[in-house]
Amino acid sequence: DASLLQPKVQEFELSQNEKTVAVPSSYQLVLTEGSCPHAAEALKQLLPNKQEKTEFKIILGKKGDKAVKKYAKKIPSHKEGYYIEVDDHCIVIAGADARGAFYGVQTLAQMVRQGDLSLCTIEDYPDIAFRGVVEGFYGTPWSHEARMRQLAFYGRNKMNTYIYGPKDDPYHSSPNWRKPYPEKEAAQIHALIEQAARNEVNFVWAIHPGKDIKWTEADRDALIQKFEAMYQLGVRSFAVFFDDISGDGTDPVRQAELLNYIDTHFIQQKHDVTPLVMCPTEYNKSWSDVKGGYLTTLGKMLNPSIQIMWTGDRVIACIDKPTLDWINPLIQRKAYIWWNFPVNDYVRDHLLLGPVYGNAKGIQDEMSGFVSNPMEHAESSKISLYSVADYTWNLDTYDSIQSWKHAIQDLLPQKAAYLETFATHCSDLGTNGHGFRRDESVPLQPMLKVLAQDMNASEAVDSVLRECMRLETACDVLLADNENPALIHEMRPWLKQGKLLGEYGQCVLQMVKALNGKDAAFMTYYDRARALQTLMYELDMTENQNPYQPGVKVGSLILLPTLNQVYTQVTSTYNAQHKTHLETKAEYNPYTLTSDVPQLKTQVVRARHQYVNVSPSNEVIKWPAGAMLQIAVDQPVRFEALTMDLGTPRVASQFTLEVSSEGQEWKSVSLSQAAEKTEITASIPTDTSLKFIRLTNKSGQETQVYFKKFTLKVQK
Ligand SMILES: CC(=O)N[C@H]1CNC[C@@H](O)[C@@H](O)[C@@H]1O
Repeated sequence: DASLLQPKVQEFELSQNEKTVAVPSSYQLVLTEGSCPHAAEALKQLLPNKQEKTEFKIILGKKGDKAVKKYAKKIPSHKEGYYIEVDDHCIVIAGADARGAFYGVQTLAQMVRQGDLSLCTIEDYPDIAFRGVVEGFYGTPWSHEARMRQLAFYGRNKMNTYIYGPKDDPYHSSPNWRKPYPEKEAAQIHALIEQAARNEVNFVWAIHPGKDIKWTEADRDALIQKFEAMYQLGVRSFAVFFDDISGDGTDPVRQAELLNYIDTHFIQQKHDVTPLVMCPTEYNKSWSDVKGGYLTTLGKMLNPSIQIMWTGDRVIACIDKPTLDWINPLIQRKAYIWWNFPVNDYVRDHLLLGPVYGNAKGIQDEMSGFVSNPMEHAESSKISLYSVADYTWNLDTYDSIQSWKHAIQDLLPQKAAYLETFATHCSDLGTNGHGFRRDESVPLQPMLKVLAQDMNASEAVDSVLRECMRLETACDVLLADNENPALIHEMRPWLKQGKLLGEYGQCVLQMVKALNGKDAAFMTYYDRARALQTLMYELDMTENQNPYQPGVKVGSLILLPTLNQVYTQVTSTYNAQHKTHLETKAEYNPYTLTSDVPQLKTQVVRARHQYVNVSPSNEVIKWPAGAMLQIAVDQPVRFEALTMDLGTPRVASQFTLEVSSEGQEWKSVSLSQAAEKTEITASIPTDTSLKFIRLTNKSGQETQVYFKKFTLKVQK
C-alpha cells in the first residue's frame, strides 16, 4: 500500500493487478562490489539470508554499475533518486547514486514490513536537495546516545542532513570556537560521523564565532584551523552561523570576505566537501533592513555555491511562496530554510507534539534546503521530524494529519493510540515572545466551545468527560510503558500533568452533573477539583524548573481554560443556590505586561512564589528610542527589588526605571550596574504600595541588548 510508504514516493505503479510475491527467505544478491556499501549493509540487515544458487535474485546498484545496466533508463535523473522493480523472481533497486540506492533499500524495508510484496515499479526522488535537522537550539545539547539514534532515524526517513550547531556547546560558539575539541568530545564526534555515513547523512559541523570574532588574519586562520581539525575528525560538510549576535561581528562585508576566503582556501581545496552553509545575522524578514544593505551585500559578494539560511518572515514562521519570492532575489540564490519548529527553547514549559502544518506546497524549486530546529527533547522531536522528512521529500502529496498519525505509529508502535491522545492535547506553545501558536485539542474543540457557551449541554458534558477519561488513561499507560524509555523519560513531567488535567476535567464535569443532586456528591467533586488545581500548580512549580520558562503546561490552549471556566461557573451557581462562599477562582495571573518594543510585545510575565518573572528572549532585542516595557498588577503590592540582565555591560545609563501606584504620578528609581558586569539591580522603596513599574530607553536612540533576565521581588 503505497500510501503507507513514508516519505510518500513520487511514482508507484502496480505491474499486475493484485499479484504479490512473498518476501524471499533467501536470495542471490547481484551487485558491483563496493559500489553502494551502505545500501548493501542495510539490505543485509533487512534480509540476512543471502545464498548463491537460489532462484530469487535481488539486484542492487547505482547508475553506471554493470549490475543495473539493463534498468539504467528507468533510474530517475534526480540526485538521490532510485528505481525499484518487484517481479515474481527478482527485486531490482537501482539508485541514481549510492545514496539513492540506500534510499531504495529503506523503501523496500517498509514494503517488507507490510508483508507480501506487490508486483510493482517505483520511481522516486527527493523534492529538496538538503533535508533534515539543525541542532541549533539553546538549552541542553542532545546527548551522544540521542544523536546516534537520531542519525539512524534520519537514514530510515531519507533525511540527508544533520547540522551540528548546539548554541550552548562552548566549542561550537564562544568562548572556545577557536579550540579543538577535548579528546572525549572529539571521539564522540568521530563516532557520530561514522554513524552518519552508515545512514547516508551529511554531518555538517557548524561554527558560531560572531560573538567575539575579530576581523583579523589571526581569527581567520583560527577558524580555518578549527575546520581543518574537524576535517581530520571526518567532517565533510561545514557551516558558519552569524545569528543572535550584535556589534562588529554583524558586518556583512567582513562576514562575506571571511566566508569567501574559507570557501576558496578550504572548501574548494578539499574535493570531497559539500557546499559551505551560512546563517546570516538578519535571518528573518521582520528583522531585515533592506535599505541597510546587509542581505544584498551577502547576495552580491558571497560565492554562488555558498548556501544562505533563512527562517522566514519572522524568527518562527511557516514557509510559503511570498516568503521565498521576497528573500531569494535579495540573496541572489535559493534560500536554505532553517525552520524553527519544533524548537521550544523560548517556551520550555511546553512540549510540541502536534502535526507539522502551515508550510506551502509547490515551492520545492524555490529552496535549496529545509532543515528543522528541534526541541532539546530528542525523542519527542521525532514526531515532528518524521513529518518534516515526509514534507521535504514530497511536498505536493504531504498530508499533515496522516503524516502525524504515521509519525506516532512509528515512534511508539504498541501504544500509538495512547500517544496520539496525549499529543492531541500537548501541542500549543501558549502565549510567547514570537507569537507563534499551534492548534490543540482539535477533535474536541467543537464540544469545548459548546460547553463554554452552556455548561449544562449534556452531549458536550459527556463527550468532554469521556475525552478527559481517555487522557487520564493514556497518561497512565504511557507513564508505565517501557517500549521507548528515552521518550517516556523526556515526557514524564508533561504526562503527569496530563493525568492531573484528565482527572481535573472529570471532577469539574461531575460537579456539573451533581449540581442539582445531592450536595455531598457535589462537595466531594469540588474538594477533589480544588485538590487537583493545587497538584497541577505544584507540579508546574516543581518540575522542569529551567531559568527561562519554568514549569509544565498541558492543554493550555483550550482544554484547561475551558475546564477552569466551567469550574468557575458551576461553583458560582452552587454558591448562589446554597448561599455558600466556595472558591470560584481556578487560576489567574495578576500581572500584565505591556510594551512597545516590537520583540517584547507578547513576552510572558508570571508570578512564581515571591518573584515575578518576564520570560527571557534568546535573540538580540532592538529597543527603539523612547520605547518601554511595563508590568502592571491587579492589586497594589510592595516591590522590594528588580534584577535585570540585558547581556551588555555599561548599558544601565541608557534606561530609566519608574514606578507608580496608579499610573499617573511616576517616581524614578536608580539602576546600578557594576563595571564589566551585565546584571543590573534596583532597590525599590517599599514605603508605598505600587501597581506599575516600567523601563524606558531614554538614550534618544535605538539600542541593541539581550533580554536575559527581568525579575521583580515582591514583599511577602
Ligand atoms: C537562526 C535562529 O533561529 N537562531 C536562533 C534564534 N531564533 C530561534 C531560537 O529559538 C533559537 O533556537 C535559534 O538557534
